[in-house]
Amino acid sequence: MKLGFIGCGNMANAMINGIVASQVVKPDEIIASNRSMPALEKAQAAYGIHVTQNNNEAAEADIVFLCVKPKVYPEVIKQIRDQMTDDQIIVTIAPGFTLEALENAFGKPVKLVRTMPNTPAMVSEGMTAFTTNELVSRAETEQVKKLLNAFGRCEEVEEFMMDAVTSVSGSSPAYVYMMIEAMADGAVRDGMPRAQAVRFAAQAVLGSAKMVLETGRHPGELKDMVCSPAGTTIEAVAVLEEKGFRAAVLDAMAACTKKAKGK
Ligand SMILES: NC(=O)C1=CN([C@@H]2O[C@H](COP(=O)(O)OP(=O)(O)OC[C@H]3O[C@@H](n4cnc5c(N)ncnc54)[C@H](OP(=O)(O)O)[C@@H]3O)[C@@H](O)[C@H]2O)C=CC1
Ligand SMILES: O=C(O)[C@@H]1CCC=N1
Repeated sequence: MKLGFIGCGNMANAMINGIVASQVVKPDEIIASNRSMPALEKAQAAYGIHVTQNNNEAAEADIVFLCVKPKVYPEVIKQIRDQMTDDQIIVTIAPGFTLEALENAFGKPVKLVRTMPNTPAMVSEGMTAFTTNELVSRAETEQVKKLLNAFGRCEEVEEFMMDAVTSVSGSSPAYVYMMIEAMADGAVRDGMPRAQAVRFAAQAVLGSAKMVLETGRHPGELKDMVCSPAGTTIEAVAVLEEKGFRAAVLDAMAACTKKAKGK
């Protein structure tokens, strides 16, 4: 099985890294194309994959990942659509491009897997949602799932959920990094050296996320476990409530989903 990546930036690197490390596909079977050469030289040195500046070469693969920015999608699709055959699978990772819009852009029946990954894929802790059009068989879906699982977890969702996914896992690493940065600022204010503060904040977030995933307990219940009566935590929780922490997160996510829909 040959894989092609068109656009060799952050997300393509994250995915290639996971796929190569988990040995789902050999580096020799992967080709990446990019507009400029430095990104390709770096990827070739890091993973031992084939590289090219010609997108049409990468588009010859059995499974072709479109890893360019959303505004470049129309140009790249136009460039490769004539050569695409109905036994290849095209995987998209950009927000807002519905299966219907993609089918129209290709102008002929093609197998499509619409996904929304996230950057923690770089450390094999990605969360990817995917949905397919009706031309993709169950066996092919399983094949793609294996690839998506190589850089974290993946789940199939109905297409209407893809904009919510953009907000809850595609973009959310940015909000979490803001939280970590703010927590580190707080510790620095209390006298902790910056690097140590970042380490403590990040490990607390990692551990908390692991608790949610591994215990299966409701986040509210886990929060209650930390709040001792008349203790320190409930003081912090009260301030977060007063400052509208939850409402701010909900509003931020609504803005993100709205933007994803409008792309
Ligand atoms: N970053 C994120 O957190 C997430 C991103 N996404 C989606 O992933 C996609 C890629 O994002 P990301 O990896 O962050 O972006 P990057 O900017 O890191 O990567 C895009 C790459 O595409 C290359 N490129 C630009 N134009 C062309 C072209 N015409 N032909 C071939 N290559 C081209 C760029 O090359 P050059 O350097 O030469 O310009 C660049 O290396 C986007 O659609 C984004 O919405 C999805 C989920 C999460
Ligand atoms: O900000 C963006 O548009 C992309 C999509 C999800 C994460 N980054």
